[in-house]
Amino acid sequence: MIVKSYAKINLVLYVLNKRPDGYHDIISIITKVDFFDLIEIKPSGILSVLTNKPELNNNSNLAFRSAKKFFEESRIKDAVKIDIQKHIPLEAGLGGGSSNAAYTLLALNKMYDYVLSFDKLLDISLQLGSDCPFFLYENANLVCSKGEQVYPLDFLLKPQPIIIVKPEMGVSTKLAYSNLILTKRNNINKMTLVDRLKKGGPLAIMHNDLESSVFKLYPAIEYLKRKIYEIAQNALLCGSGSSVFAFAENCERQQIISMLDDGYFFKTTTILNNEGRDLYGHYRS
Ligand SMILES: C[C@](O)(CO)[C@H](O)COP(=O)(O)OP(=O)(O)OC[C@H]1O[C@@H](n2ccc(N)nc2=O)[C@H](O)[C@@H]1O
Ligand SMILES: Nc1ncnc2c1ncn2[C@@H]1O[C@H](COP(=O)(O)OP(=O)(O)OP(=O)(O)O)[C@@H](O)[C@H]1O
Repeated sequence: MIVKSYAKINLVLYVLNKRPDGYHDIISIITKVDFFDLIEIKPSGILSVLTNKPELNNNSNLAFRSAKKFFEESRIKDAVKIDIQKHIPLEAGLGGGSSNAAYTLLALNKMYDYVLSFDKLLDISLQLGSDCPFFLYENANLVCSKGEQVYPLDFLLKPQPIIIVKPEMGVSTKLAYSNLILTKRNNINKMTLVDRLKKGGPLAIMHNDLESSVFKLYPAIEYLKRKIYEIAQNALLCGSGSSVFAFAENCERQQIISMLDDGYFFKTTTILNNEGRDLYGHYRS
């Protein structure tokens, strides 16, 4: 089975408080974008993972760990070989690792006739990463708590054009959260936020509390955001960074690309709103 493992962007990310377990409660609206890794899963005598990035070819790969948990929880005595063509850059805030873990779970559960319930998939996914549960849902969702409460939006976002720019450095999510100085955020009304998005589109809600932390650690990322903003009149850090995205029409995207030198990765894409029910239909019917 071959599946597309999409990247995400956080259109808005509020960090509320630090929890007793060391994580942070967040309120975020996250959408998938039409930019993906390709995962191929084939029957095999032994569980293994192979990617085009040598540093990911080991048992800590999130797709490997996801498959291992799937076979443990389902008690199926079988194994698969997982081939991943990585396109989503690492430590970019695009959720590539969490996405690979979640899509591996969805694909295996389909291959093995839905042996695990959706709630069990959610349980497993949260053990692999806070962004992982989000990827078990289609398109755009409101995400709360540390990432495990996911509420699908009751409308589709327009497939607006986006540019994503990643500087050479990556950002560790742990460092981004630990360097954050929390401001009191007790006035975020989730329904108002969703309503603002519905009425005004993404530009009406774009905000990321992790920017202050990440920009202090890496002033070059703040500089990048400012340069993109000058052209597109909007720009936001993706999750915990290091990439920055902006909604931009073709001529603005061309201007942004010509401004960048060789050290940058860029991807022009769109909001994803037509993922299809292939992997999800079984749970939603
Ligand atoms: C920044 C976001 O991408 C926004 O969607 C997520 O909140 C991060 O999700 P993630 O990369 O899946 O994060 P995890 O792998 O679960 O956690 C990495 C580290 O980030 C910190 N972390 C993560 C999520 C969260 N809600 N609070 C945290 O404080 C913790 O120190 C944790 O050890
Ligand atoms: N299949 C995988 N794909 C990408 N990274 C993986 C994978 N498995 C393990 N990892 C490890 O997880 C780390 C962080 O993952 P990733 O690059 O997806 O972070 P990110 O883009 O900052 O994600 P997030 O937005 O969820 O914080 C990587 O640097 C890598 O060491």
